Amino acid sequence: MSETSSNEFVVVANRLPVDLEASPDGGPGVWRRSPGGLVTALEPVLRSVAGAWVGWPGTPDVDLEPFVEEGLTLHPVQLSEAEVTEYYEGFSNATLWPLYHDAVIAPTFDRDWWRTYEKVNRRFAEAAARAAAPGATVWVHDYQLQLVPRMLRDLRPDLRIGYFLHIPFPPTELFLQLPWRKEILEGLMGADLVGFHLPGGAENFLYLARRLLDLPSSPRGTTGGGTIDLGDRRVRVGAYPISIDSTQLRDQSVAAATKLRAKEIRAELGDPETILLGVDRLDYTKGISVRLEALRELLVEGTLDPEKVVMVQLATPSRERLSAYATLRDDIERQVGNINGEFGQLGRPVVHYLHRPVDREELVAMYTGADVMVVTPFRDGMNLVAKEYVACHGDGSGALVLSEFAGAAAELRRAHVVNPHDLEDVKRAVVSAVGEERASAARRMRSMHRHVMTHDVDRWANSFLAQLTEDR
Ligand SMILES: Nc1nc2c(ncn2[C@@H]2O[C@H](COP(=O)(O)OP(=O)(O)O)[C@@H](O)[C@H]2O)c(=O)[nH]1
Ligand SMILES: O=P(O)(O)OC[C@H]1O[C@H](O[C@H]2O[C@H](CO)[C@@H](O)[C@H](O)[C@H]2O)[C@H](O)[C@@H](O)[C@@H]1O
Repeated sequence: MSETSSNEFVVVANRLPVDLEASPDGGPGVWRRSPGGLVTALEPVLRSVAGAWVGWPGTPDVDLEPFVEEGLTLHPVQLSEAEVTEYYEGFSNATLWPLYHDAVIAPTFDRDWWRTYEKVNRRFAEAAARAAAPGATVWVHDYQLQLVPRMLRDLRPDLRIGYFLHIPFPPTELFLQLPWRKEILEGLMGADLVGFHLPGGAENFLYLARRLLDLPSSPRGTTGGGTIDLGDRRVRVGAYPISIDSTQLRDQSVAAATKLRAKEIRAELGDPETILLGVDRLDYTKGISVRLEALRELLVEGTLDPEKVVMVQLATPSRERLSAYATLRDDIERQVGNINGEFGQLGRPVVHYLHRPVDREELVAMYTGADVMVVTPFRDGMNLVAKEYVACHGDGSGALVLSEFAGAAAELRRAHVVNPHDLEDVKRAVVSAVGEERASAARRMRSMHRHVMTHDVDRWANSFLAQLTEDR
């Protein structure tokens, strides 16, 4: 064990909470916050226990020693350019990501990518083994690192190992397509506790352990969880829906500066009666095209008036070197252009589209000021954006249109729930969210707000970690 192995609690995730953005002139890069909901959720949890975080700094070929950033010890794992292509863009995001999201686009099965995935998972396991103190708790995250629990247990049987999947665990028929299905299951089986957002994911996993690995499992309670008996030890399986730092967002949403900025944004948009808002990574799972098409048809039919409605769509750049993402960007930008060409006026587009991240204060002002949040993924593990919007509307204002295929729909039942594959249903929900009578809309929003305030990210982490560290 090296001198760095003094951490009682270690998180292992593909990304560190900050990304090193390479400088074009070869100078020292700039650290920026990493994209995505995993970092949003985990960062406050880990900072509160001053743990260590093992992950990739987001740029190929940088070799960095562990360093401390605002009280958190970061352990960078180096990836070469070829490993970024084959492990991150390839196996993680062109095989597992589409397969686990209902195969919305066809997954690619490539043996070289798989070999690189194994090699990189081993490197993460070795880094975690170096970082963890004797008997420490190590929490491994997400689909990029499904082999790490087993590899880490082989290196460090003294550790307590948890694993959480942030994306949906697929229906068993889809998982069975994976040529390396047994290896993945065996990798996950190295954990003491395997967590999913929803009971359905836990049930699918328990079923596959029986069917593919012939392991006896027993279901427990009604939440899809259970245990798998490995002979010398047990693996627990359960559902733990992730959440947000609800209090922080609620407080920020009612701050005078946020309210003022929300008003300014409305004025900058030309004081429309209704602001629709979409906030997503630019990802084909998120259903951005569906909501734009719903808006276009409602404008064509005259159900919505382009003088009274605007839509703001933030689309954070994501995985840009993958062709599916580049094609998606072209398609979305063409749709935005068509709507504005047909219905916008000089200086007054109907759709305001940004393809870059905005800072957190601006995002919260947008949430606070938007009348209708439109969240229409074809499949999404949770979707924190939906919860963030609700946290910002404790006064009962606003409305949420939410896909039934986002994990968040299991909790935010009083949203205007839609099937994103059914365009008429999306249009119906947008119209009813825009036109709903105020008192009824406020009852919906307040009920969802109460839920988000009591089911926050601390509750998620505490319930997972309590189960993980409970005596076996
Ligand atoms: N600061 C900032 N955060 C963003 C922006 N776009 C998305 N996010 C955050 O990224 C996270 C997205 O999480 P989620 O909805 O679960 O989807 P994911 O991207 O698939 O992880 C949320 O916490 C958002 O607030 C942006 O432009 N600026
Ligand atoms: O790291 P990237 O490839 O840039 O992608 C960003 C993150 O996207 C995914 O987020 C998921 O986690 C959220 C929190 O649990 C959840 O709400 C959302 O539904 C998921 O899509 C991915 O799982 C992360 O690993 C990525 O870092």
